Amino acid sequence: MEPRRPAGCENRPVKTFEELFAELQAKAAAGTPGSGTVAALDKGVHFVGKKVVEEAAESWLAAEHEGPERTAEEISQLLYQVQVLMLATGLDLEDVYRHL
Ligand SMILES: N=c1c2ncn([C@@H]3O[C@H](COP(=O)(O)OP(=O)(O)OP(=O)(O)O)[C@@H](O)[C@H]3O)c2ncn1[C@@H]1O[C@H](COP(=O)(O)O)[C@@H](O)[C@H]1O
Repeated sequence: MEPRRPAGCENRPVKTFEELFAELQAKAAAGTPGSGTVAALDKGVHFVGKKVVEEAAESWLAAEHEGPERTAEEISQLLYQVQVLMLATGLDLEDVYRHL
């Protein structure tokens, strides 16, 4: 099934979880200049872990107070930070999926 495009993103291709992870893996491997992901990975697990907690808290607050669209936006940032944490720890998608 094609992912539904969120309001305001109708003209932009939707990126799936797997596509985002492949993009981040490639940027990490290449050390792509200007990549926020590469910069975050250079700062290490402690820095990335705090970003995960920050985005989790922002997702919770958005869910309670800011409505579904803002919640979706914060959750997208949480999923991104979780993927960066996976890369910082040397995990790939299969390592996580086998626990689901
Ligand atoms: N989905 C995301 C994504 N979500 C959040 N972020 C970054 O995560 C950080 C935290 O977001 P916040 O809104 O909390 O930012 P902030 O608190 O205002 O600013 P900071 O001081 O925390 O940087 C920001 O620097 C965002 O840019 C993301 N950065 C990248 N992506 C995706 O990752 C891909 C690769 O990105 P690069 O590695 O930067 O090329 C991009 O194409 C995007 O699809």
